[in-house]
Amino acid sequence: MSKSSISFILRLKLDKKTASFGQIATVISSAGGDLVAIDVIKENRNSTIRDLSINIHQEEVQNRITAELRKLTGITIQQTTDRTFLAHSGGKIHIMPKIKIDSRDDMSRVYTPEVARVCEAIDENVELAHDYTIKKNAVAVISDGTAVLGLGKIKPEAAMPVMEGKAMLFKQFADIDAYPICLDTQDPEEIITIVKALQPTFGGINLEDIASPNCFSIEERLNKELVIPVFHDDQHGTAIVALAGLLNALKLVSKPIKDCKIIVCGIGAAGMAITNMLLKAGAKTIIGVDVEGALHCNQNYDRPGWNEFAQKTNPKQEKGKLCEVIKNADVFIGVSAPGLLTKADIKKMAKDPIIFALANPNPEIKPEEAKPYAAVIATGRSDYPNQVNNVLCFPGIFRGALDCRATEINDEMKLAAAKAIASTIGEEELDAEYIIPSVFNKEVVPSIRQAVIDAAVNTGVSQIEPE
Ligand SMILES: NC(=O)C1=CN([C@@H]2O[C@H](COP(=O)(O)OP(=O)(O)OC[C@H]3O[C@@H](n4cnc5c(N)ncnc54)[C@H](O)[C@@H]3O)[C@@H](O)[C@H]2O)C=CC1
Ligand SMILES: CC(=O)C(=O)O
Ligand SMILES: [Mg+2]
Repeated sequence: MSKSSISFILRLKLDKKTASFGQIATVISSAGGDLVAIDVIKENRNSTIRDLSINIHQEEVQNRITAELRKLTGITIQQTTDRTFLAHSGGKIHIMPKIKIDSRDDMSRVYTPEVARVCEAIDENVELAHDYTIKKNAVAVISDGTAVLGLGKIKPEAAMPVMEGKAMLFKQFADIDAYPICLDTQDPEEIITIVKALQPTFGGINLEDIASPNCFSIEERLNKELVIPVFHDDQHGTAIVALAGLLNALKLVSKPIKDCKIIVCGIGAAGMAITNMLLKAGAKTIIGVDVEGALHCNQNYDRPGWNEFAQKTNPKQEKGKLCEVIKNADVFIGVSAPGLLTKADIKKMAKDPIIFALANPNPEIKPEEAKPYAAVIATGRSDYPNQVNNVLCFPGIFRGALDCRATEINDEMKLAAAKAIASTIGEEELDAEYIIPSVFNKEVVPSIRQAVIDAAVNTGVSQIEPE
């Protein structure tokens, strides 16, 4: 199994008489680094300047490499560049005009005075905004910075790299123009007011990394009050991909979903939506576990939605901590916090346990630890097999919703998206390390798009017939 890698560039000045490149390569590899590229930056008779691109698996390795290199003769470290920070330099996206402005004539067409005619036409019939503005292909990726990945609440400015990343993925995978917007407010009413005011510009709203329970009321209100689709990605995107992965994983272990005991750990935004989705897909025995243990009907909860959650789950009213209720479970789905599932817990599960440890960036259990005891393992990360991550869903689901100008993304569309993702892997291809297609599989977005459009048409929420 692969491990995540950090990549950095070392700029070295080498004295040609005394420095040995062989020694440098040995130092790098014995410290645990992979030398992946060498670029000559400058060369003269006495010295050479080279950029060495090095991949490492732990941050300490970088310090070890630089300390060891400093001991060698004839070598000066001129600069160290973290390639991840380099990739973020100046932000990750920008806006490009579609038409070049070369003359005053061009200018008067795209801007004043002629643009006024288009404004007037739209003013007379706002539907024309879909034809003559970016609205038709524009999605706002909106966060208040309260549940950013697994980092929790961070400053809205600090949430921007994630939202820019989502915007990149929208563009690359579904050619959607997505705009990262991080709000300097955590007040639900204020967020609702702001998002409602953004409606004229956008064809859809992707809410991202807004903590529970506020995410539920914000999404519910916006869904009622806006005529464009609103989708909280951490709830529904995650739930759709988790269901897709689970449908395929269950085929491998030959267990029907209705007979499985499923533990969902972390009853927040993702956990709540995953549970609802699994119930819709036919699951009968789901036990939700949060910090205090299993949720059950004999307790009254203050957290919004938890009493209703307890009523529709845990049919045998099991009580206790994760390590107790996990006994005989067929499936563990974690959307909670790092490292809270142990090998001992997995050993108590039923035969062929399925483990989805989806907390980001660090899962509930490391796949290499779970592997000897589990039939199927998935994480939310890009660097292990079986990436159950909402990136597999949001580009395709919005492509479908925008193309048929759906007024909402309803349960039927979500279920159709999950089945479309699952079905991109043929029965003969299914494997414990291949239950979910890669995000680079070019069939995924078109297949979700079509399934979503069909479901939107069938449920009467589409407004146009797409090409
Ligand atoms: N793989 C994927 O596509 C996605 C992964 N996630 C990850 O799932 C996690 C949760 O995300 P959200 O639902 O958005 O956050 P959230 O804050 O709404 O919910 C987290 C829940 O986990 C619970 N929790 C925390 N520590 C726990 C513990 N020790 N035992 C049991 N429950 C515990 C919290 O009380 C809360 O109810 C994060 O790590 C996030 O990165 C979220 C969305 C997508
Ligand atoms: C993947 C994602 O959206 C999250 O971890 O929050
Ligand atoms: Mg998220």
